[in-house]
Amino acid sequence: MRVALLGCGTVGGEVARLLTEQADELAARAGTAVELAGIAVRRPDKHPELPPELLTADAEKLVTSDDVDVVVELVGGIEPVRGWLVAALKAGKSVVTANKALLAEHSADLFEAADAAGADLYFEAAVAGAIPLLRPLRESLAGDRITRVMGIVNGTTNYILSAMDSTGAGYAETLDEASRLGYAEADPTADVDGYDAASKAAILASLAFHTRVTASDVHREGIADVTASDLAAARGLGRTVKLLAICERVTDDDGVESVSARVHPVMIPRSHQLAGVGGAFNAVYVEADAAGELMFYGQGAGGAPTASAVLGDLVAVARNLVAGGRGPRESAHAALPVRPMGQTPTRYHVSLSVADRAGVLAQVAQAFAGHGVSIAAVRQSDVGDRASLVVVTHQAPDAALQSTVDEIAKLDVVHEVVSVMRVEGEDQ
Ligand SMILES: NC(=O)c1ccc[n+]([C@@H]2O[C@H](COP(=O)([O-])OP(=O)(O)OC[C@H]3O[C@@H](n4cnc5c(N)ncnc54)[C@H](O)[C@@H]3O)[C@@H](O)[C@H]2O)c1
Ligand SMILES: N[C@@H](CCO)C(=O)O
Ligand code: NA
Repeated sequence: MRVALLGCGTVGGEVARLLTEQADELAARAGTAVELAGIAVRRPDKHPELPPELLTADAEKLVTSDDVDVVVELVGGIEPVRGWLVAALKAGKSVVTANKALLAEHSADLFEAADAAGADLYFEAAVAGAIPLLRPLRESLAGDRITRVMGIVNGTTNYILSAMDSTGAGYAETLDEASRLGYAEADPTADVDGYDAASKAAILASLAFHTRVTASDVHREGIADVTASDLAAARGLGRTVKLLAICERVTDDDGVESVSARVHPVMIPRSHQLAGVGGAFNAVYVEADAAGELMFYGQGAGGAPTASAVLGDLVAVARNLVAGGRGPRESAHAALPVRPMGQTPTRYHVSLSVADRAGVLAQVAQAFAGHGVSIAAVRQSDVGDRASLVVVTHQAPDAALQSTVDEIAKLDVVHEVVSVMRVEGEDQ
């Protein structure tokens, strides 16, 4: 099987190395030799470590070359990559990619081109790096009914939140430290503003619920507004804060099903499996009707871990080629509607600094009741002439919770809204 490698950076460099170093073993496992036919990079003169006869700056030409069976795309971004991969698939070449941004926007185009030509499309590395997650969703759990996929799918933000939790420091200084140590990229926008996690959520929701979900369907909030006070409030409740991707099957009162996909900071109990996931690790929790609860954990990024997932996909493509078959196609038959965030059931934690006098609690409680939001727990403690009031709600539509908080913030008796955050998991 002849491989065109597009991009030879952090991940592509490791793929090239492993393809060369493990050529014999890969051939034995795949049932055919897996050989590099060419490597497209932006600047061939910058890659003295690679065989010059394989290098080219012309990816567009390489992907449809007669000498190529499969294209491994590790460049990233949407264009020109989308065009190259559609052309490759139309020409019957299978594609292996780690490009979550592209898949979250254009997987329909790619799958349609793959189907038309009978080619394979694999992308295990696009979500949670080395962790086998997409193959379990596409294949192992194909006979089950998945109800929820929830997890930590961005290492950079998990590193920052874990550090804020352990040091008590604020967001800005922790981000600076993460950049200095190389845990955050020079431009951390895609990570800290939740774009990276939202792309991954779109891919996960599409596979889990057999529905086309794109990044624009995913409600997205990053971690830039998470404060030291939020972490302190969480600690006070035996909780911590994580940036979670949450993909759920929601059934409304009429029995109508929809899909909710969202990325935002969440307070979870310290006893929750996801709370113990520290540093740059990823972990994803899957719930299915028959299987029950499953947990996937490991390295979600890095050259070698991500290359492991890419090589696994390459072996799968090679085996399909040898057997004369194909891997799984797109499965979007359910075509469920995507539920807007405002109508998605969530729970809130609200921490307030209020005046300590008669009737204050009643006014706050009235605001919740007025929006149809039921309170699960209230805790009050005195701080000088003020009181700290912590309210945790039952589930309500997110829009109702948001309106409640807006109203409470305007009450004269409320001095400050200290922390507002969605919560998941059972109370202690
Ligand atoms: N780095 C990770 O840990 C990680 C993890 C999971 C997924 N990914 C995904 O893998 C992909 C690659 O990421 P990376 O970290 O290796 O990126 P990188 O920036 O290290 O490498 C990108 C490579 O693409 C090459 N390139 C850019 N434009 C090109 C062009 N026009 N023609 C040919 N080559 C071109 C660059 O020269 C470079 O070699 C991205 O889609 C990324 O989202 C990365
Ligand atoms: N920037 C991503 C890389 C893996 O997709 C992260 O921090 O997890
Ligand atoms: Na993966």
